[in-house]
Amino acid sequence: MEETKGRKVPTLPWMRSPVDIANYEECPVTQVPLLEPRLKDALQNLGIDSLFPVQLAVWLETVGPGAFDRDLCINSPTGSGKTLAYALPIVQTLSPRALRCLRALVVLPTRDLAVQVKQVFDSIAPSVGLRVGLAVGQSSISDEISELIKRPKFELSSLYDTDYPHEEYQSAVDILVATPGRLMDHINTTKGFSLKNLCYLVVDETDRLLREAYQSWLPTVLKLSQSNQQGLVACSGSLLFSRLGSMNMVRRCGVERGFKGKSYPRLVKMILSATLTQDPSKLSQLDLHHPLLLTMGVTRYKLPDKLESYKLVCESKLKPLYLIALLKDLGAEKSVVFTSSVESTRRLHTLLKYFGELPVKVREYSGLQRQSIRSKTLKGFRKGEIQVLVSSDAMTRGMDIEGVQNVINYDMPAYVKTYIHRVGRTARAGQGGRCFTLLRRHEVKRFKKLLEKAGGNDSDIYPLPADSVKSLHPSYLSALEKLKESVESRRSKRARAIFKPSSTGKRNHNDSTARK
Ligand SMILES: Nc1ncnc2c1ncn2[C@@H]1O[C@H](COP(=O)(O)OP(=O)(O)OP(=O)(O)O)[C@@H](O)[C@H]1O
Repeated sequence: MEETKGRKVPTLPWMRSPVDIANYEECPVTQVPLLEPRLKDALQNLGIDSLFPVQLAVWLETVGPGAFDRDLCINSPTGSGKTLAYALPIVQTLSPRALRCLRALVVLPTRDLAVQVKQVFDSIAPSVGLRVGLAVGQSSISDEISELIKRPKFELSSLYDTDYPHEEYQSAVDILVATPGRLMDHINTTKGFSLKNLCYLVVDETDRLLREAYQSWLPTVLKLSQSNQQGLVACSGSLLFSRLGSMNMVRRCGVERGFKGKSYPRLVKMILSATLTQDPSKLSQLDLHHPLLLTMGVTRYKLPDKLESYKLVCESKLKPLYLIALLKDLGAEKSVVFTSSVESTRRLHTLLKYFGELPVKVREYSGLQRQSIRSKTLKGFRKGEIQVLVSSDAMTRGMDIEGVQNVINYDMPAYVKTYIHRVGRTARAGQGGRCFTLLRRHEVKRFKKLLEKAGGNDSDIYPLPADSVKSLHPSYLSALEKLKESVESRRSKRARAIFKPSSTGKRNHNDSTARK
């Protein structure tokens, strides 16, 4: 990153001349150029009357002549509608299919996010006869396989004959939404699972996915999809071209930039985030083709327009009291409270549980819990049966929960990106929302700088009702006492479990290691 007159300029030249999403306005669905009538109806049935600016900007780069000639890198605020921005053109482009095969892959970092994105595809893809699959490990691998792969007719013989041709297996889906771990499981072990016909790869929450290698999922996907594309070029005019349909035929006649020495058609990539990385070494892993950046405004990051930001400044030991006073003040509004770690999430949740005077249902949501518990909590929160979630950063990325009015940073986030993703759980889709950050005095200056980096203004002090903190003291002390007892009882239970002899009369394994 170079610095000119205080403004940071991206190192990569193509990032310096982006398409500015701020120049686009919402566009009524009825006026979206070249939109398939069946998709128009599907959108209207969902209550979507207009496309958001990012959706229109992406649409115009992905339909018509010259469409999808370049890989797209989309940096647009939280809640601005990025999911539909990629789902809509992919579904439309794949709609004129002759044969079912896996042609689009969407990768997301967590299971809950993948489930959410699958729902968006499911709301439009069936209207044009496309099927969407999910590979996240939500069900057993065999259940997942039966959803993703159509077995050959003579299944019995295929089971015993190791030479049975893989081509006999067919994909049961056109689009797959996956997390990297389960995707690799299918690549490595599922008979008939193939990326050889892949046309579109979406890497959502790109910066998070590129940070973690997950068994080299990205190079593997690129290799498996590209190796075949050489073959497809060799037999051009055949399978793929007929499958892609009229729109891609138009594209073939369009501007075919930079294809010298490269296979064509190629795997088209779309990468997205509200905090898209500008790091050349990270982006180089994606092997982007003539990339085009779409970004909102001139600053690197942008907070949602209708987000109001407040701070509450207090001593460290008074933070729980300030939080409780704030939650009482917010009443039954849906809120997410973020802490700095899974351990403090658990502690804070237990303390709130013992406090007992809150008029709302509070639940923990963190990486320490089993997935089934997390999913149940999320369901309850979506339905409004739970009003407050105490969460670790497992919730920060992408989760779209209707009606979240407040985000509370119980601990100030260490990084600007964390702040952006946390506060982005509210003020989504053009709605309003509030963010509160609890600060210790020495954090005030740092927080101001963090807000500047995030593209926001300094925040006002939130005025809690007079005496609201003081009046909580007695109940707080009793809750603290209960918390202490609960921690001690958990500790002694753990100790008993370690020293308990097993049914064979021997001490258990933990015991022997503990004594070493
Ligand atoms: N055109 C539209 N009209 C009305 N609502 C929409 C439209 N497009 C998307 N939405 C709604 O906006 C919300 C945010 O969309 P989405 O989750 O795609 O945002 P995002 O940009 O991916 O956010 P994040 O960066 O936090 O992942 C969703 O609830 C979605 O249903």
